[in-house]
Amino acid sequence: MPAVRRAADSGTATGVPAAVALRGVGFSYGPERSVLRGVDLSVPPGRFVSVVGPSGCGKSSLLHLVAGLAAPDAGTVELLGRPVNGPRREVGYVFQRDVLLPWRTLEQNVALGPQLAGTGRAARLREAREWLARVGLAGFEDSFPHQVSGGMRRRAAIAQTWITGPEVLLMDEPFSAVDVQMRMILGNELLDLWGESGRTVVFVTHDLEEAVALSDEVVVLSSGPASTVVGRFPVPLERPRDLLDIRTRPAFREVCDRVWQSLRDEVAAAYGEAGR
Ligand SMILES: Nc1ncnc2c1ncn2[C@@H]1O[C@H](COP(=O)(O)OP(=O)(O)OP(=O)(O)O)[C@@H](O)[C@H]1O
Repeated sequence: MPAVRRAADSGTATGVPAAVALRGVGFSYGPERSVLRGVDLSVPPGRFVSVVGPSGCGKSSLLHLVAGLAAPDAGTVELLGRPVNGPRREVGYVFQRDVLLPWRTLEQNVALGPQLAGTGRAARLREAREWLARVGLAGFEDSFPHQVSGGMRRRAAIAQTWITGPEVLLMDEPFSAVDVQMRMILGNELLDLWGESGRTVVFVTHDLEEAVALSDEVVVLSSGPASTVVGRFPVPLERPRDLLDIRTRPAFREVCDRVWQSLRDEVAAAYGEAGR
């Protein structure tokens, strides 16, 4: 386990503010559509936390609140000890769908963040090449997004976000569009990046096993409307982890079973709601 991670884990015990803190958060899309209600969630710095819950329960909305892309109707959202009033540069967001610009090469796409931050051309292209190499895309610098596979586009999207050095990474089903083997490979790569970085990750996924395999803690949201946190499950599996092996481990299955006990009721409720 890298030293940086032990330091990060002891963060809250030494009075360092949580990376992400939601207290009594409510959020709705107008008076008819309450999405979240009474959500309390605290993520210590350096943790990898996943959020699962039935489809439409408000997982993306929760990330939007943390990213400052939406404002709560009730309660408070804090990032690194300061209230969120809008988008902040300490936050990186990896979306479910490709947001690579089709007319820019992978190198130019990855260099976009530094370009917007005012980094000179030579420095930002050098940085982008370094990041492409870190995510296994050396040799594809001059390729356009449509010329590479879905898994490679995901890697480029991750490099595009990490290059800006965000303290907190918000990832909204980043691997949902790739096949299950590629998900595990990308997951391993993500864990390597995270393990070196000491950053905080909040990861949304539909896939309970992916959540357990990656995370320090899995948070379960109830079915909507007015979803709230109904379970928090620490994942006591040592790191570093290999996602290709971890699924056969009894301890992994135990945590998955416990999370599923909680999630199953919410999924059933969500289907019941949809069926009425
Ligand atoms: N712009 C919007 N206007 C109105 N309602 C919305 C809007 N965006 C989302 N919703 C609704 O808010 C609720 C929560 O949506 P959200 O995308 O946060 O859920 P989710 O858990 O991420 O969904 P999924 O698992 O399907 O990705 C859903 O009922 C959705 O239909």
